Amino acid sequence: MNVAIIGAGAVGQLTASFLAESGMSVTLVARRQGQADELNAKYLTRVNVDGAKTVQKVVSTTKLKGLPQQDLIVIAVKYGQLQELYGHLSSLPSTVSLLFMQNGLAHYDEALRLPQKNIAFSSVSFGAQMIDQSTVQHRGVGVCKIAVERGDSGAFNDLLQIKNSLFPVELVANAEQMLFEKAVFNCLINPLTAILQVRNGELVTNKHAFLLMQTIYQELTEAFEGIEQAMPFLKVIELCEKTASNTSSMLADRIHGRKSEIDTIAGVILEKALANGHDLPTLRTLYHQVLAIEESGERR
Ligand SMILES: NC(=O)C1=CN([C@@H]2O[C@H](COP(=O)(O)OP(=O)(O)OC[C@H]3O[C@@H](n4cnc5c(N)ncnc54)[C@H](OP(=O)(O)O)[C@@H]3O)[C@@H](O)[C@H]2O)C=CC1
Ligand SMILES: CC(C)(CO)C(=O)C(=O)O
Repeated sequence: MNVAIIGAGAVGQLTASFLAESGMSVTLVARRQGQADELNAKYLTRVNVDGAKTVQKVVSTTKLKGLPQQDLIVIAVKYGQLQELYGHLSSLPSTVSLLFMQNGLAHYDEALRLPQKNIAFSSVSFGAQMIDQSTVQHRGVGVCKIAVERGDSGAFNDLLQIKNSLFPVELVANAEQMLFEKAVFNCLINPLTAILQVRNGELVTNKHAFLLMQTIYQELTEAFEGIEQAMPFLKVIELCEKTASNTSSMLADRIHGRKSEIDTIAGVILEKALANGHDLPTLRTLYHQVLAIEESGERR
């Protein structure tokens, strides 16, 4: 299977590495020529959770034009970077299958406006962090859930059949529910880690951070039915512990002075809660704090 992954960041590189390891022919689309050159020269190094290194051969390019020959295109850019890609994706043949790997919910309706026959969404609970332009560190094993929202799930079979305990893949039925549940986890972890500038594990070991996380969880359970059953608080603790050494994607954005995904994660959850008559004051405070940090342009 020929797969192109757009976005040679943390998630794009980690996914590319496991797909290449499973025998797929992987093209990694980077934005910068310097990064593509480095990936072509050195290939892609993955540092596993136990510290072992593996180097996978991938081809890298900055050109989106060659992509029609691909069977599958995985989109692994941040939510805010999707807008400039939609035009290009819509010009690809309708037979190319698309898999979106973003956290949050705002991309769900947007992606389904594309003309492709097979469109799937993924929600991942692994941790991934870039070490340099061609090296990614796996910072916590977690499931890569895939929900095929339109078309034939057979188009994603090669992915679904990957057998690697470091990269478990699972087919789930309802994409919107899957993205909602992941956004709830991200509301509990990402803003706090970004504001406090701590790794995920510290949300459990720091008693004040833990209290804040518990308070947000309480607010969420009051606003949405079924959270305690689908996402017991123990699972939140487990995700923090499994990805303990990870710099959450929102903290990584703060460190690099990039715009965060707060709107597609907390913004959408706050809107949904309000529609149910709940204001979520603690989460709302964190939401505005993340936006205030961004507006201050602390790294500019
Ligand atoms: N990191 C993590 O642990 C996890 C992340 N996620 C989610 O995965 C998604 C991706 O996050 P993550 O990998 O961390 O983000 P990164 O910022 O590490 O990676 C995004 C990459 O996309 C590249 N890019 C942006 N626009 C384009 C374009 N038009 N063409 C080619 N490349 C492009 C960026 O290039 P450049 O650097 O040049 O801007 C960057 O390398 C997010 O939605 C995040 O929330 C989910 C679970 C875990
Ligand atoms: C799984 C987790 C919490 C890993 O850090 C993540 O989704 C993120 O960082 O955005």
